[in-house]
Amino acid sequence: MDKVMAGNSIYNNFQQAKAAILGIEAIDYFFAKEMINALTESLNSVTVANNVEEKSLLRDENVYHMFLALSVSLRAGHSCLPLAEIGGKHWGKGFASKASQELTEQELFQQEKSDLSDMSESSAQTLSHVGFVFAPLSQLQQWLSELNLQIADKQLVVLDNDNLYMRRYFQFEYELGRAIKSRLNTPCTYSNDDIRASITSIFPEDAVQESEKDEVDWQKIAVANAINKNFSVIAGGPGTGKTYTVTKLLAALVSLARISPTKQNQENDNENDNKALSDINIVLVAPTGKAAQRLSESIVDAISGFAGLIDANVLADIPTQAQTIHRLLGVIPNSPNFRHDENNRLAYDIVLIDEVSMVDLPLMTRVFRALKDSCKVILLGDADQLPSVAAGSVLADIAPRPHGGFSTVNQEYLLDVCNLNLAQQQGINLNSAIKHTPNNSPQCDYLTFLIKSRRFDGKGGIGLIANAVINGDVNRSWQLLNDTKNTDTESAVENQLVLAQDELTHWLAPLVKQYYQPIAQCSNVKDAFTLLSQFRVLCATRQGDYGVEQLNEQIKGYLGKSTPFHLQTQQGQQSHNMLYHGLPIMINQNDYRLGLYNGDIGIIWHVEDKNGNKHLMACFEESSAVDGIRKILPSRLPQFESVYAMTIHKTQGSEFTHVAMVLSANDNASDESKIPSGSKLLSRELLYTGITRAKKKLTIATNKTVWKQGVIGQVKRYSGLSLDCSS
Ligand SMILES: Nc1ncnc2c1ncn2[C@@H]1O[C@H](COP(=O)(O)OP(=O)(O)OP(=O)(O)O)[C@@H](O)[C@H]1O
Repeated sequence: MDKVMAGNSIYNNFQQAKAAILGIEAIDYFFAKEMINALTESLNSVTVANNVEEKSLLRDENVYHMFLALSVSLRAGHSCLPLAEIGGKHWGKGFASKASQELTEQELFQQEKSDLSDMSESSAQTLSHVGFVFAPLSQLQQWLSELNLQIADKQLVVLDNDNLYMRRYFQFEYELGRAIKSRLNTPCTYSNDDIRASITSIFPEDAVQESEKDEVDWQKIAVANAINKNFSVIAGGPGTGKTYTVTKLLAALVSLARISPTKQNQENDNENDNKALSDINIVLVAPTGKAAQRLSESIVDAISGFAGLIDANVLADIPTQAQTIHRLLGVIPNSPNFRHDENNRLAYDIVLIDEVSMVDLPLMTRVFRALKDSCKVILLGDADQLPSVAAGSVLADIAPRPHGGFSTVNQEYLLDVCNLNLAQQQGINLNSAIKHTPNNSPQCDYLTFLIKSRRFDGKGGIGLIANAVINGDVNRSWQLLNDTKNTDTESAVENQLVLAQDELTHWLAPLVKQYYQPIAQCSNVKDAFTLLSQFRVLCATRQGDYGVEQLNEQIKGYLGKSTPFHLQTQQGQQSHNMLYHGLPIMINQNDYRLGLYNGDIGIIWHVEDKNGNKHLMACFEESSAVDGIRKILPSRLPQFESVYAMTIHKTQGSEFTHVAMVLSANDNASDESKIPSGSKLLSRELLYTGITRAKKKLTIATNKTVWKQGVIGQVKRYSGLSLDCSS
């Protein structure tokens, strides 16, 4: 049996394994090897049918490759590996082309599942990865069930519902699911009458526009749906009013918190007034500093818009400053743990988390760990956007599209408190209104989708193309892009959407002149930040002709700031000798000591010292700093780079007045090859995320081949997290 140590007998070393299986990294090889070594005793003790040695070898090879695939899938962002995805399949085969060497883990995992027929089409290329053919699903299930996965009192991997997990990720999912479900089982303390009164006052009938009188007001439903639950999700695309709605929700919760204690306290203390009794503790958070800043601004806007409609004392109790999740939890440098956890819980009564699509599974679990059981959690986000960089797809898992419908009890409650009984008699049924297509999605009482964009009127190009892309409609989206070419010059200026197919210099250089050139001429750095937020070039990749590094250099060339070749550093990393007044930078590495985080944006600016001497400083917007600007010596900065262009991944949580998304240049099929990693990097979620970063204007540089590949591609994350309310 000793010679059937799969890690040793199948591949003698990592290089051998790497040559056989496409896309594995050393970490996968060593994980699988360690697992097999740890399981040796269990493998030896299981008698394979007829005790035939070849069968035992086959089993061990399969078990070994399952661990290899599990590690690869985790790196690709999946929280587990469904056995159905590998059972009977040829995994890890492929070509040793340059492109495949550059693929990300996620693409590799997709590629593993691609059709074998691809091979014959590309027979001209060398097939160097033979891959591994897994035994059928039922055989894999049997082998795993026979193995004792518990080693030295520790369950290293877990098999649950035919999903194979690393123990930690199983625990994250299990713990998060349990924390959410226990909140959903907490009964509501407010009466329907009080809730109805509160909703009626913040959604006055006479404020409804004539054109909207026949529509279901999903914002009102969202508020009602979240008030009576300790966990709720309000999901929707850009500008559908998530922040507007949640501000009304917070106002309703503040006013209800005033009513309830007043009733109790009135018996004991008639002197109490409402104002003194509303000590409800609310906190607003978002995954990044930029997203937190945007949330703060949107809440301030919403609150000022509600003056006159909602009691000023109630509005005054809604916080306006959001912070990052990391700050809320209290970062411990060089540790994945936080100061606030199950042993040191936060005192908040309500936590609002925005941009939840960016929050990964471990972080979301840690947030729930740090909250008291009674804390109400409200999640906001757009489930169609790219999932989090690290493992998990929390928002997409708990906000499946299309909506699976409300339970009868919840529907009755909503119709009651929203005063929709009359509507119901007239045949309005919320479930039929949300279920646009028959589906198998689980029932979701805690979830409300906002569907009507308040930013895009449905006629403008950005909203339309975002919809077409996320629905995978290649023809419609390409048509929308092409229509922009036929508009006359005057309307083209007004047009939200522009297809750029000329050489970059023709259309990008004027945009650089319009938006980036004036930055350095601003009289102060605050104005420079305002200007910088007007425009951004977005790329799908870092490397390649249309990658961030290349475009940043190209834009510097347009600005007359070309980097001398000898100063160019690897991976776009900025050399301090290349800094100049007005250069926008992005931090690439967390520095907890300085309080600077990956993705923070700054501007290099001449700052005058006491003696009137000017020094280049890195300036960052920070509301608590003097004049709202924090200044740091560039030599103290962690890794950073220029940010005229940035990846779509990094723009999540940010918006710009005008976005230029560069996927390829002219309408030339050979251009496709210039996108590093071929088409696999593109997905409809990536395009949708890029498109929806634009508030007013969107320029897309692409050709039909590249565009089609993007719209067809889809990000799929495996996970076992599901909150079916009907079960
Ligand atoms: N019911 C409404 N009536 C009038 N204006 C509204 C309504 N709902 C939202 N708005 C306005 O639409 C704009 C977008 O709303 P909001 O910022 O809340 O959307 P969002 O979904 O949070 O957007 P984002 O994509 O920025 O996350 C805001 O100016 C807001 O005031």
